[in-house]
Amino acid sequence: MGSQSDWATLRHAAEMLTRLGVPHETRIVSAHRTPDRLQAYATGARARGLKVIIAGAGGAAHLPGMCAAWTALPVLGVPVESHALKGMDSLLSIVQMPAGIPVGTLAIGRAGAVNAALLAAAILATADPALARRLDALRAEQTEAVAMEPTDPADA
Ligand SMILES: Nc1c(C(=O)O)ncn1[C@@H]1O[C@H](COP(=O)(O)O)[C@@H](O)[C@H]1O
Repeated sequence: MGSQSDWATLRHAAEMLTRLGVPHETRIVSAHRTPDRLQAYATGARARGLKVIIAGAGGAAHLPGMCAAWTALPVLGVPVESHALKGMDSLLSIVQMPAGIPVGTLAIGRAGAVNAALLAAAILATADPALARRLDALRAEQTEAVAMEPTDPADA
């Protein structure tokens, strides 16, 4: 993530990865504030055994794109909701990459963070049958949890 302030959003990705038993690390790396750290992180990622990178940032969110510029590993971009523009700035900064340098862009905020983790897990699951089974189980659990009939919150 680009800043400590993004953790409130990106922690939802980390929590989902933990729930699925996917080993991961969390780091603050900024294309703007720590450009050398970003270059070192992204160029060294494959050699350190990383397989997918989730990059979340807000505002002028260049982190995912610059990360993808430095590595051909899959990069999933999470637009963090900004105060000024509600995350539209983050989304548009991340999504419109030039052909040749892809970033898989997710939704703004918490849903995007959760789905980035699920998508990262789905990518890893193509070579990990046990993880694929855990993803299927999670889907079944989600389906089971959706009630057929709505309840009035006042009755709860
Ligand atoms: N967009 C980027 C990048 C980057 O793209 O490299 N680095 C930090 N930031 C963003 O600045 C916002 C405000 O950061 P602060 O809360 O630290 O001022 C954060 O959402 C962060 O992702």
